Amino acid sequence: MPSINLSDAMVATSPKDKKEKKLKNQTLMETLGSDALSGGKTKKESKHKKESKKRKASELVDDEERSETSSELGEPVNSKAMSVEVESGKKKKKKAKVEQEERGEEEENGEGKSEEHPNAISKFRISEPLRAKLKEKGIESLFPIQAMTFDIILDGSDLVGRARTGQGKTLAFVLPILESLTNGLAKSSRKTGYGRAPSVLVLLPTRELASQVFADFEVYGGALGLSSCCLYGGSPYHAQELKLRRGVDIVVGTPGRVKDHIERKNIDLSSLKFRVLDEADEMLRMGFVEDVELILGQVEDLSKVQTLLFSATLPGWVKDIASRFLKPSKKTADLVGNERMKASTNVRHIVIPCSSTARSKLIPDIIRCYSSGGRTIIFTETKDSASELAGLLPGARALHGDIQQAQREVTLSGFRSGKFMALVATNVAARGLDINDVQLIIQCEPPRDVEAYIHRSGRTGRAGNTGVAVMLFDPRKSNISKIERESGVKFEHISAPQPADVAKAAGVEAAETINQISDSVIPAFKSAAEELLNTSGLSAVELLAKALAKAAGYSEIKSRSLLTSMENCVTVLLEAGKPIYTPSFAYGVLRRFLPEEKVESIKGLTLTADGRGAVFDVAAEDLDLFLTGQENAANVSLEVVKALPPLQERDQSRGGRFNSGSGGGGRFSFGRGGRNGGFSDRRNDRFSNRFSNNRGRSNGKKW
Ligand SMILES: Nc1ncnc2c1ncn2[C@@H]1O[C@H](COP(=O)(O)OP(=O)(O)OP(=O)(O)O)[C@@H](O)[C@H]1O
Repeated sequence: MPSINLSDAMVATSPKDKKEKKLKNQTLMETLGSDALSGGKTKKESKHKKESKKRKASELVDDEERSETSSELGEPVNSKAMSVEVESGKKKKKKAKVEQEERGEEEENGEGKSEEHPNAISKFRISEPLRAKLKEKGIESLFPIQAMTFDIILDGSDLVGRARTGQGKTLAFVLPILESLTNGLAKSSRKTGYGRAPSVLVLLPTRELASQVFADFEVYGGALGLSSCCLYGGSPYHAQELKLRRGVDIVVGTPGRVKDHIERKNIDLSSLKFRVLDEADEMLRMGFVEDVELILGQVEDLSKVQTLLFSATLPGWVKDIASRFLKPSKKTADLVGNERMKASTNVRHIVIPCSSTARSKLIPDIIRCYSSGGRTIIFTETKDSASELAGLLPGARALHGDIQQAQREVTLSGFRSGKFMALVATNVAARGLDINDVQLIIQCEPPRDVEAYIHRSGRTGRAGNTGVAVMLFDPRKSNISKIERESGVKFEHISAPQPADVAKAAGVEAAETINQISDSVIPAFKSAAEELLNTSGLSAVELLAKALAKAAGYSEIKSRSLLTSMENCVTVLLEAGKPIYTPSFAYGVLRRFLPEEKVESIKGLTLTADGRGAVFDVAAEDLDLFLTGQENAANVSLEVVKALPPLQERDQSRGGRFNSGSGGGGRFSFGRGGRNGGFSDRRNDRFSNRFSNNRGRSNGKKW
C-alpha cells in the first residue's frame, strides 16, 4: 500500500498549522472532486441554513399534555416564558404571552430595541458569580434544552430531559441545581459544614463521562463555593473516602463505585436534594438497574428530593422504568420527540462499503479526506479490535474497558490536548464525551442498536458545530436500513476514496512543500537532477511527478474495490441476459468461461437490488482474463463498475426461495473464495441481560 504520511493528519499542531491543514484538506476535497466528497456542507453553509430555518416551538408540558415537537440550537426557544407557563397554569401563560407580544411591539416600534439573545444568561435567575464564570467560558446565552428546563428544575420539579447529542444537556441540570443549592429552594435545608452529607448525586454510565461532568461541577460549583467529588471504579478508594469524610456538596459517579461506598458506609445519601441520572438509558441497559434502585433508595424523604433524568435517547422501556424513580408530577422536556431525525442534524452521515480486512488501509484515507485536520474517533465493536486497529493506524491510541484506569485517563487527556489525533475506542467512548474539535467519527461496522449509532455519531457536530460520521459496512453481512429507519438518518452512500484520488491530493500538498524549500538547495542537487534527466528516458515533468510521489510517501498506487474497499481489487458487474436469483447461478455463469480456480478466487459476490446482475471483486492482475473470457460466453457481460449499483440487503436473504443456494451458499455467501476475514462474532451482547443481575462491570462487558 502507498505509505501515506498520516502523521501529518494525525499529529497535533499549533492553531496556525491547524488552519493550514484545514486549507489543505479543502484542497484535498477539491482535488478529489468525486461524488465521495462533493456533498459536504461547509460549516458556514450549514450554520446559515440552520439559522434561516424556522424551527417549531419546543414542547414543554406536563406529561399528560405532552405534544412532541422540536427545536435546535440555531433557533433559541424563549423557554423562560414557556417554563413560566408550566409552572403557573393558563393564566400565567396568557400573561407571559401578552408580555411577549408587548416586547414584540416595542421592537417593531423600534423603541427599546435590544440585541440581547432571547435566552441571554441575564434573563435567567442565575447569580452573579455563576454568570461571570459562564461568561469566562464563553457562554452568553442558554441553549434551548437549558432554557426549557432551567425554571422547572429551579422551581422544584422532577424532570425527564431529552435533546440531541451535543446540545448542552449537562449544563441543563448543572446550572439550576447550583442555583437551587445556593439561592433557591434547596438552600435552607441542605447540609453544610465539615463532614456534611452530599446534597446532589449524579450517576453516569462510564468513568470518563463521570469525570467530565465532575469537571463541570468543579468549575461552576466552585464559583459558588460548592465542593464536588468524583467516584468511579479503577481508582483507589482512599482519596475518595477522604473527600467524603470531609464533606462534599456534590457527588458524581458511576453506579458500581457509588454502591461500593454505600456498602462501606462511606457515604450518606439520605438527605439528597437532587438525584440525576445522566445517559439514563445506557445506565439501565448496562444492567445497573438494581444498583441504581439501591442507590436511589437511600433517600429517606422522597418528597424532598428532585430527580432528573437526561439522555439523547430514551427508549420506551427506559421511560417505564424511570417512572418508578420520578414523581408522578414530573415534567418532560423533549426536543426530539416524534421527529423523524433522532441523530444529530449537524452531522453528515455517510456509509461506505468495506470488508473487515480492508478497514485498516481504508481508514487512513478516510481520515485524510474527511477529518478537516481535526480529531477522529474510530469505534469498534470489541476491545480486541480496538487494540488491534490502534496498532495498525499510525498515531492512533486505543481506549476500552480492559485498559487500566490510569492509562485510560492518560489516553483521553492526550486526545483532548491534541497529543494524538485519532482515538480507537469501544462504546466506552460512545456516550456523552465532549471533546473539542472532533471532526470525524468512523464506525467500523454498524452497531447493534440505533442508540449506539446516535451517540457515537454525536461525538462530532457538537454545540452548533458540524462534523462527519462515516460508517463502514459489509453489504453482504450488515443491514444498515434498520439503523437508517430507526434513527431517521438518510445515509449518503459513497464509495471508498480511491488511492489514486487521495494520491493526487497528496501530490498537491507535496508540491506546496517543495515550493517552500529554499532555492539555496538547488546547487547541491542540480547535477544529480541533470544526470537523472539525461539518463532516465523520462521527461522533466514525469521525473518531477516521481519526485512528488516520493515526497508524498508513495512508491506505487493501488486500485481499491468499490465493493469491499480491498486494495488491488476491482469490482465488476456480471449480467447474464436474464435475472440472477442466486449466487450459485452467478457462479455457474462464470464457470462457463473461466477456469475453476479463477471462479474460486472472486470475493464478495453480491446480487444487485434489481435482480439482474451480481457484483464481485476480482484481483486487479486477473481483470484482463475475466474481461477477455466473457467474449467466449454468449449473453454474458462483465464490466468494471464506476459506482456501486444498489445491492440486495442481508435481510432480504432470510426465508423464501433465495435463502440458500447449493454450491454458492446463501445469497450473501462468501462464495467459493472462502471467508473474507469476516467480522468478529464476539460482539457486545449486553442487551440480552438488560434486566438481569449482571452489573456488567468487569465481566460480560465487551467494552
Ligand atoms: N449555552 C451554551 N453556550 C455555548 N456552549 C455551550 C452551552 N451549553 C453547553 N455548551 C457546550 O456544548 C457542548 C456540548 O454540551 P454537552 O456535553 O452538555 O452536550 P449533551 O447534550 O450532553 O451531549 P451528549 O448527548 O452527547 O451527552 C459542550 O462543549 C458545552 O460546553
